[in-house]
Order: sequence, then structure tokens, then C-alpha cells
Amino acid sequence: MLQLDHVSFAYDEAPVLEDINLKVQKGEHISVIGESGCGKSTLLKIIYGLLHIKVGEVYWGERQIMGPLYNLIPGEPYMKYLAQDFDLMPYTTVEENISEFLSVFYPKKLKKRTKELLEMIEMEAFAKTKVQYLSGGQQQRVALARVLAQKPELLLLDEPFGHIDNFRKNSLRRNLFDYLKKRNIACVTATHDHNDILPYADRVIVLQDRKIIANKPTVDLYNDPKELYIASLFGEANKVPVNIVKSYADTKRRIIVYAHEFKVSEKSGMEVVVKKSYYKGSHYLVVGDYENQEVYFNHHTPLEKGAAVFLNVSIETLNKRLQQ
Ligand SMILES: Nc1ncnc2c1ncn2[C@@H]1O[C@H](COP(=O)(O)OP(=O)(O)OP(=O)(O)O)[C@@H](O)[C@H]1O
Repeated sequence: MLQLDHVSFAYDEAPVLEDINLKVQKGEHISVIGESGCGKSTLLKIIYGLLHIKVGEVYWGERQIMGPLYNLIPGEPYMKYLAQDFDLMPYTTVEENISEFLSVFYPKKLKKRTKELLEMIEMEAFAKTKVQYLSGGQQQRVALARVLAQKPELLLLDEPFGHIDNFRKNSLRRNLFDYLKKRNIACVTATHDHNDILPYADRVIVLQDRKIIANKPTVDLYNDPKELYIASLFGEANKVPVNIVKSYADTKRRIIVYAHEFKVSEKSGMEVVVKKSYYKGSHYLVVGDYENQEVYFNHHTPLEKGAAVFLNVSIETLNKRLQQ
């Protein structure tokens, strides 16, 4: 339903995106990830028609999405964009902000929808509060409810939980993505946070050096990140030669190993010298040194600086990475 064909874009001379091809089906959830400045927000703005592209085309079904040179007011009714800055009416209440786009000719329906959306963002208690008195995180939640009130078929989210505290973030993520799935609303989320991605995205797009370098179902990409850059977007990761972790292996092929996939062993494996242990709540993240290269691994206790330990990888992990 959404399709980008050979899209390239530059704000000035330097290209930001090159030859982007992408399809998003009805109800599908896509995460766009990549390091800061790789063009995630730019991609969302192109999809929404906020930027003029000279090369390539964007389609919604059969219809071409035209940029700002053709549409004075950007955006299409079936698509909503929740940007990093929220477009709210500060002097009216939360309730009024959410219901602004609902029809007053159906008051019962309007009330029901407003209540449903207030529940989704967990702000029933603030229904009558003026938006100007809300915190940044609360305003972001109202902005979310406001765009959903307009029943989009495609929702574009740019760092949607950036302002929201961790306590709320998890329940809001669940509420939002369940809400979207139930209503078959497609969603493209630009994010840095793997907590937005792993449980909710059907597919992940990775941007690097102006291009899409991966476009895969989430589980497949996590299990087979191919590159350290991709794995690192999900958490601490390493790239190590197989024959270093398994001395009997006769391949120097390097595989990706996430920090939690290393097992500390007494006598065999890759020998590293402990540099530092960081408390992570459920475990410690240990930074070790292997031939002047940092290696990251998890351990249930802190390890003493200067201690030599051996790191091992399970056969299952090894096979998984070598097969792909
Ligand atoms: N209005 C603009 N004019 C000129 N250059 C811009 C403009 N907006 C963004 N850029 C540049 O385009 C590149 C991509 O920016 P973009 O905001 O799309 O990245 P991003 O991946 O969303 O970054 P972040 O994760 O930090 O939000 C950056 O190099 C940025 O400096």
C-alpha cells in the first residue's frame, strides 16, 4: 500500500538518502533504525510529503504522494505523522485536543472514542486539564491520541517515546502497538531504542551511509545481524573469529556474538583480560581486552580488573551464525 521507488534526497549538495526502495503493507509495523543523522526523520518526512524529492517516487496504493511544491498543506488524510515536536492547542483541555477532529454530530460516539483514546494514553485523570499545564511526556501522549483520533491508515512515528519516562513507556508501547494492530493501522517508527523494535516491529529497516543496508523480519535480523553495526543497534555486540572461541574450528570467519551469548569458562575459549564491570541490574556488563580490542560480555557477578577469563560461545549460537 505504501511504496517508495528509487527515492534519493539531499537538503543541499550532500545526499542524505540514496535509492531507497520500500513497501509497507496494510497493518504492517516497520521500524527504521540507524545511527543518529543517518536519515530516519528525513525518510518519514519524505513519506509524509513534507520534502520535495527530485529523484524517485512515493505511492500510496495507486496514488502518487506529491511533495510540498504540489500540496500547500502537507500530508494526506489517510496518513498521520507524529513528529518530535507536537502540534497541540495549549489553551484547551486534553479532551478537547483529542476530540477536535471527531464529528460533533455523533456526540455519543465522540465521547466513546475520546474515552477510549484517553485510556490508551493512560490520561483519564487529565481529561479536563489544559495542555499548557502538562509535562513534555504528557503532551507527547496527548499528541499521539490526537493523531489516532483521525483514524489514519498509516501512522509515522518519530522517536515516539522520547519524552516519556520509563515507568510509562512500557505500558504505553504495549497499549499503542496493540491498538494499531487491532485496527490494522500500518506504522513506520523511527527509533534508537531496541525496546520499541523487538517486541512490536514485524520488519526492520536499517539505514547506513544513505542506503537501506537491511530490510528483514525482526527476528531474522536479530538472529542474523550480519554486521556489527546492525547488532550494536540491538545491544552490546562483538565480531570475533570462530577459531579464537573454538580452538578446534578451522575457520577464521568472524561471527557476531551478542554480549549475553558469551559464557565465561575456566579454561577454554577466547582469553580476555577484564577491564571493567558495569552493574546492569540483572547482570554485569563486563568490558574485556583481547589483543587491544574491547570485548563485551555479560556475567552474573562483577569480575576483578586485570583477571584473565576465557569466553565461550554455545554450539547452537555458532551454528546459527555460521549457517547464515
Ligand atoms: N533541514 C535540514 N537542512 C539541512 N540538513 C538537514 C536538515 N535536516 C536534517 N539534515 C541533515 O540530514 C541528515 C539526516 O538527518 P535526520 O534528521 O534525517 O537523521 P536521523 O537519523 O533522524 O537523526 P536522529 O536519530 O539524530 O534524529 C543529517 O546529516 C542532518 O544534519
